[in-house]
Amino acid sequence: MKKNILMIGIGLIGSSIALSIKETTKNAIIVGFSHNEKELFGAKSHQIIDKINLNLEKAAQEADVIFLCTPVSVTLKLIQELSTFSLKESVIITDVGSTKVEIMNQAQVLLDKGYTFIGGHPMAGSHKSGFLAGNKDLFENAYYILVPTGNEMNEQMTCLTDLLTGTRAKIVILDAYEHDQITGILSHMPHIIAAQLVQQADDLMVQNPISKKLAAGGFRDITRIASSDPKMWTDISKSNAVILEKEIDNWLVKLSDFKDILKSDKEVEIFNFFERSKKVRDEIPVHKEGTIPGFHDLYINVPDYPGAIAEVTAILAKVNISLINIKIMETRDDIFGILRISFKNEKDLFLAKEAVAKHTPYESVIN
Ligand SMILES: NC(=O)C1=CN([C@@H]2O[C@H](COP(=O)(O)OP(=O)(O)OC[C@H]3O[C@@H](n4cnc5c(N)ncnc54)[C@H](O)[C@@H]3O)[C@@H](O)[C@H]2O)C=CC1
Ligand SMILES: O=C(O)C(=O)Cc1ccc(O)cc1
Repeated sequence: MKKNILMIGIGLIGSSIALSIKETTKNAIIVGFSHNEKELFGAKSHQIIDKINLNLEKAAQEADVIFLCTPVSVTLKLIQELSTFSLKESVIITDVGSTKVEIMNQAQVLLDKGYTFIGGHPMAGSHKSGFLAGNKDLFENAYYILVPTGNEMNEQMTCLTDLLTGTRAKIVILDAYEHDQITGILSHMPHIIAAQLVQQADDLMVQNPISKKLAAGGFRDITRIASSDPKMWTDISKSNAVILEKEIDNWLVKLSDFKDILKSDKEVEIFNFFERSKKVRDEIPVHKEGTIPGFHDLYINVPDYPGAIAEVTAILAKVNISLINIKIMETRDDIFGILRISFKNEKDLFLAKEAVAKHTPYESVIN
C-alpha cells in the first residue's frame, strides 16, 4: 500500500529528507506543501516531491506521516493549525526544528487530540537554504535526534525510523531540555559568535577597507556559518533564549578571564588557554557525515574570472560533474578572482579538483 508523506516546507532540509526517503521507501508518495508556490513547482520539476497540494487541510487529512520542515516560528503555528484538522488517527507528525523544548510544549495540542507527535532534529545541514541545495546524502553518518513524547506506539516509532533509514543518519533519542542545552552550546552559540565576529570585522572594514581583502584562513573557517539564513537564526535564538542567555553570560565571563591574563602578561596561562582548547578540539571524534560542514566547495584562483567561469564549467560538463553553485568570492586588485564552486558530494569535489588540475593552469584548494 502507498504511504502518503506530506512535506510541509521544501527547503534545504525538507527536500533532503524527501530525496532520502525516495531512495529507500519505494511505496512513498511525497506530497509537498509550502507558502511558496514557485518553490513547490520547482521541487516537483526536480522530482523532489511527487505531488503538490495547495490545500493544507486536505493534504494533512490524507497524510500517513507529516514532516514539518519550516522555520521554528512557522512550525509552532503549523502545529496549532494541524490540531484543528481532522487527521488520520494513526498519523505521525514530526518536525526538523533546531530547538525542541518550545516545539514539544506546543505539540501538546496535538497530543490532546490523540495524535502522535515525535520531535526530530537532523544534526547536519549547511548555511545554504532552499530546495536547490537539497541533497539525499546531507545527513549521511550525522546524528538525527528524535524526541518522543511517550504517547507514541512502538510501531509508530519504528515507522518513522524506517522512513529515515534513507538518510543513513544515526538515530539518537534525547529529551527536549537535554537537546536544547547541547545544541545551545554546539550549534546555536557558534552561530551567534560567528555573526558577532563578522560585525566586529565589518566595523574595521569600514575604517580600513584593505582589511576586507585580507580576510582569509581562520576568519573564513570560523565565520562560514554567519552566511546562514537570518530568519532561521532569529527563530532559533528566540526559541532557545533562556539557555542562550545563560551561555552568553558564561562566554562573557570566560572571555573576560582571558582578557585579565592577557593584561597581566601571564604567558603560561595564555599558553594553557590555547593548549587546553587544542587538546579538547583534537580529541573530538571526526564523524564524516554527509555535509557538516555542510558543503563541498572548491576554491579556484583565476585571473580574468569571467572567462574562467566558462572555461571551468565547460571542463566540468565534459567530465560529467554537476555543480550546485558557483560564486566569485573576491578579487585581488582586479587581477585575480576566486571562484567558489560547490558540489553535492565529496566524490564530485575531488573529481572536479583533478579535472581543473589536468585541464587548466589554475590552482585550486578544497576548503
Ligand atoms: N539549515 C540547516 O542546516 C538546518 C536547519 N534545521 C531546521 O530545519 C528547518 C528548515 O530549515 P531549512 O530547510 O534550512 O530552511 P529553508 O529556508 O531552506 O526552507 C524553509 C522552508 O519553509 C517554507 N516556509 C517558510 N514559511 C512558511 C509558511 N509560513 N508556510 C509554509 N511553508 C513555509 C519555505 O517555503 C521553505 O520551503 C528550520 O526549522 C531549521 O531550524 C535543522 C537542521 C539543519
Ligand atoms: O552549516 C552548519 O555547519 C550548520 O551549523 C548546520 C546546522 C544548522 C542548524 C542546525 O540545527 C543543525 C545544523
